[in-house]
Amino acid sequence: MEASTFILFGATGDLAKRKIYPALYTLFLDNKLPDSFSVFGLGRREWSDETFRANVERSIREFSRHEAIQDEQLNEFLEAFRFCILDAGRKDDYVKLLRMVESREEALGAPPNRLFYLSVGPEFFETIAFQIRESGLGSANGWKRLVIEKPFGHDLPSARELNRKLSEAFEESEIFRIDHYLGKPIVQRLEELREIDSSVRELWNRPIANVQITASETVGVEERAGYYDQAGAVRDMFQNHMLQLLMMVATHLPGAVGVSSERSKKQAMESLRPLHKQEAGAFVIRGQYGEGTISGKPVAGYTSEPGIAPQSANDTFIAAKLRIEDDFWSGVPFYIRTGKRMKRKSTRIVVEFGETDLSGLSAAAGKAPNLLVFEIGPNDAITMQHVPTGSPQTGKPETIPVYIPDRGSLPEAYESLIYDALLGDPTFFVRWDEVELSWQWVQPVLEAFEQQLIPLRPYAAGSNGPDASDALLAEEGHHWWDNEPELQNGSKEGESYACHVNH
Ligand SMILES: NC(=O)C1=CN([C@@H]2O[C@H](COP(=O)(O)OP(=O)(O)OC[C@H]3O[C@@H](n4cnc5c(N)ncnc54)[C@H](OP(=O)(O)O)[C@@H]3O)[C@@H](O)[C@H]2O)C=CC1
Ligand SMILES: O=C1O[C@H](COP(=O)(O)O)[C@@H](O)[C@H](O)[C@H]1O
Repeated sequence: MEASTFILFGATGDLAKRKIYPALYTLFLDNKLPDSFSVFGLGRREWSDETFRANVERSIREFSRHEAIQDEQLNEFLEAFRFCILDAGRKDDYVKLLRMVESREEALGAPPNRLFYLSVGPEFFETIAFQIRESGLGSANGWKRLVIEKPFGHDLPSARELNRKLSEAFEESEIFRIDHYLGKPIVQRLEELREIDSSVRELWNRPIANVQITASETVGVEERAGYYDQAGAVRDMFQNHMLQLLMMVATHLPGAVGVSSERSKKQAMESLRPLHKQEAGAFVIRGQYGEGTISGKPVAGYTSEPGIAPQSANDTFIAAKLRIEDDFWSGVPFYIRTGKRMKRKSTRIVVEFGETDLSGLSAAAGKAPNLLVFEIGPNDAITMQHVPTGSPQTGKPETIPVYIPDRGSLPEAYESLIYDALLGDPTFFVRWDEVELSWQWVQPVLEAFEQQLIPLRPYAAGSNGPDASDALLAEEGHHWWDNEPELQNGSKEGESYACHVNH
């Protein structure tokens, strides 16, 4: 890997502490950082290099997935870290930073390859990109990359404006938009589905009845009232993570559109049937949690959370029915739902297969349909649920492991994504056209929310969301598949007899 400098805006913040430093540490242990590598942490706090290193060390001891941290290795890792006090709006601070970076590159004899990571609030994105260009930080004779966190805009016009501003300082090929769901191991595995054994493939060689994408969380708004009460579930999860999952499954399920190209997710988005705000109420359910019980403990309703106004009409839950109008997916509803304070933490995609299977039996006649289940978190697995031919019509489905990874060895999303950004591999980052198409689909929904064309439905904390979300599926004779698969056949973690993909 080429020598490079990692320039981290927001180095004193929460994301850096919980995700970025632990990820860098794992990459260091795995020899996945360049031999010549420096990190410049930036923020307004008057930290010295020593204070910065002490904070990075604390973060690794607290958040790293490695249990035994060896002092010697950690100290070697920390040598790469330096701090530069910088206020995003102060031009002089960038000039000072440039001098520090150049002097370090010179000392190491390293080329000026610079990765700028914006782990700061979105209000700083434009200013920082502008100052990187103006100061000369971004015009050295090496590569430059911009890694940018969500949220990318607040709606379609603001996302377009942000993109226009960023593109004054960086080419599209230099911008790496993070969606951490694309770094999750099972999502990355979707790309390799076509290599799965034909014995399993044949179980899904039949009509697809529907696709369900769920990201349910047990946590509430936590300490993020200021951000979340403006964003809601629609901006926080739906516009980005959920639509990215839709694009991934629509693109990578064997037989589906675009399997030949790893960068064709936008085809799926382009083929999404657009919604008009007047009809949005028939396709979108919006909810807000009230008080309830989670894991046996009483929890407050959303409007009683710290920092949330008692009259807030913000959404903490959204469910939607979408259709992709192309040759493969036509007629197959995609159901998406995400919410806070739900019954359990689970991110999963379920592909439900249609009425007639290869044996000619019909799900409608009482036989459980085959399901292809992607457990994206907290447990990672791909399984096929299937009632074997010859079992009684009401027989219990067996669960066939398609891919059951050794969970202890799975990389964290940020490890994979930071590694890819250092390599310059854009595969699992979000392209501008995908962002724009996602906002385009969501924009009428935002307007329908604002104009109260879609009712805000209460749901009890600890439930599966408003009843209307079940009704959305029931209209077409479907229901949410909520249970995790029980593995049979004595299969264990790390085993997958139906998948010949190298781990
Ligand atoms: N935390 C998380 O789990 C996630 C966060 N994100 C995104 O990541 C980004 C960072 O989030 P998070 O770490 O939680 O935020 P924090 O509020 O914890 O940190 C914000 C950082 O920005 C810096 N900062 C604030 N104002 C300025 C300024 N004027 N000039 C320079 N630096 C400034 C702060 O440093 P200082 O105070 O020293 O100036 C601090 O390091 C946001 O865009 C967020 O949406 C995305 C997904 C998850
Ligand atoms: O981006 C976000 O994601 C988290 C959920 O992420 P997960 O990896 O735990 O599934 C969510 O809690 C947060 O509100 C949102 O900003």
